[in-house]
Amino acid sequence: MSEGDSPVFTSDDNSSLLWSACVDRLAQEIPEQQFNTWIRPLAATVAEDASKVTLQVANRFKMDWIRAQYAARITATLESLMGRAVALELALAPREAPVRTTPMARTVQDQVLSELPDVAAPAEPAQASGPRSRLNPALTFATLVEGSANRMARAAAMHVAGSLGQLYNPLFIYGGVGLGKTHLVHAIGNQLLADKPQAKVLYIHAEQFVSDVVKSYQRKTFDEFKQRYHSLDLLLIDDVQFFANKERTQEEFFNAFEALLARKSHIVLTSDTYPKGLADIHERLVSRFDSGLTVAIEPPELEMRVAILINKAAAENAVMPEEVAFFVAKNVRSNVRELEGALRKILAYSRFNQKEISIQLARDALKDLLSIQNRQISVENIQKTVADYYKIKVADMYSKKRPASIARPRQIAMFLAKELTQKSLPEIGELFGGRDHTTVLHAVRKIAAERQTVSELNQQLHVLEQTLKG
Ligand SMILES: Nc1ncnc2c1ncn2[C@@H]1O[C@H](COP(=O)(O)OP(=O)(O)OP(=O)(O)O)[C@@H](O)[C@H]1O
Repeated sequence: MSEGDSPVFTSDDNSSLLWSACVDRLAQEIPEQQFNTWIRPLAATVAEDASKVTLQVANRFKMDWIRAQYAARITATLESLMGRAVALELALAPREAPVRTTPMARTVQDQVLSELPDVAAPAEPAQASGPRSRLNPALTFATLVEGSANRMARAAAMHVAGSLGQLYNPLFIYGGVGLGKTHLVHAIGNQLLADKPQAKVLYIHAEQFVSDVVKSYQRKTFDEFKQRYHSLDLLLIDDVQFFANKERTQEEFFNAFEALLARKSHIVLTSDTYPKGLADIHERLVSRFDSGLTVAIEPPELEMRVAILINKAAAENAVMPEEVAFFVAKNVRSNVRELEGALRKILAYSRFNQKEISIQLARDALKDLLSIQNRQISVENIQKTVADYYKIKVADMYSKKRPASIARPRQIAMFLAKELTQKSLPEIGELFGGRDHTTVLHAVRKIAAERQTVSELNQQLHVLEQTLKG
């Protein structure tokens, strides 16, 4: 436990909250990609007195990796939350049972392809993993709240589900983390299978595709691999930025891509950035990605965040009064996953304390989160973050250099300084190498106007804002 930390939980607290608080804290400390890959999928069982936390891990490879890379940090976080020792145990998760709840789930279960074990997992007979749905039946168009942030992406997705292999092929959906990309691609698959139960659909995360390529390479089973991927009607592939620097994977994906388009199958891809913004991916693949329709999902606007909170609370059989939803939505702005996290905390807090949901209760439940939000953002921090992002020197923020590669990030930093700090235009000008306040005003107006029309800029600003707000 680090010095100065005071325990956040007592053993009387609802022990399941402990893991969710631990995950929230790790999300702030561990780089996003690593967090999403290794920490987010973990399921935890917490002993009643919170003296032990058992994490369920999908396979032995992941278990070894988590033990080596993250176990110490997870333990330290748990102990700092509890203010006393917490034992951490890693256990292999039981294989998931087939989903057999609704007719819809059965259809999906029967149609989608099976998941293969991870590349570094101990060799198991292929059939040992058994058929397993790769589509989550809960992620449908019906449960996806519509707003101006996702209207175009949603309309394109519905079109694809309704007329496969025709327009918008491939459909490339990009946006920041937790904005609903995965939800949307599952919705396409679920809709297609509801309409055409015979369709061959596969949802796969790009990392799993990488594993599949490596495994077929090791086992020399490329024919099976091709058979599996090249015969689909719809391939939904999530987070293709994970293909960066994976030469062999990119080649195999390119082959699959060509084969699928040739047979008029549909491909839907998601990524955290637009195709040309992808790093370390071959140009020929990038140009394929961009050859259909590319649509962005933006961060949800206030009214959409309110609607999401009210809908999700209702799905949990809870009533969230509108004024509370507005309070939460005003304070949790970055993405839907964070909104869900906030809602979970409020619901748990309300159930645990047996109190109705009110603004005061939300304030108490979100104490940690709100204090982080109120953290001061400095102009220096903005300059450093923007310089890192655009790979220029921090010194160029104050320099007189004018090439566009430097002047533009500088203008972006000025815009963010105005947006995220209380500083006046002259004060900002001073902090940018003694520039006149009219220069700052020009930059602020220019970036604000462009943001409305250039979605790539908007996307970059969103990433920067998220990074700065923590
Ligand atoms: N418009 C929406 N309506 C309802 N729920 C939503 C909406 N957008 C996102 N969500 C929910 O928010 C959570 C995060 O969404 P999702 O996993 O699809 O994000 P993502 O963009 O794929 O994120 P990442 O890039 O981190 O994978 C999910 O539980 C999803 O169901």
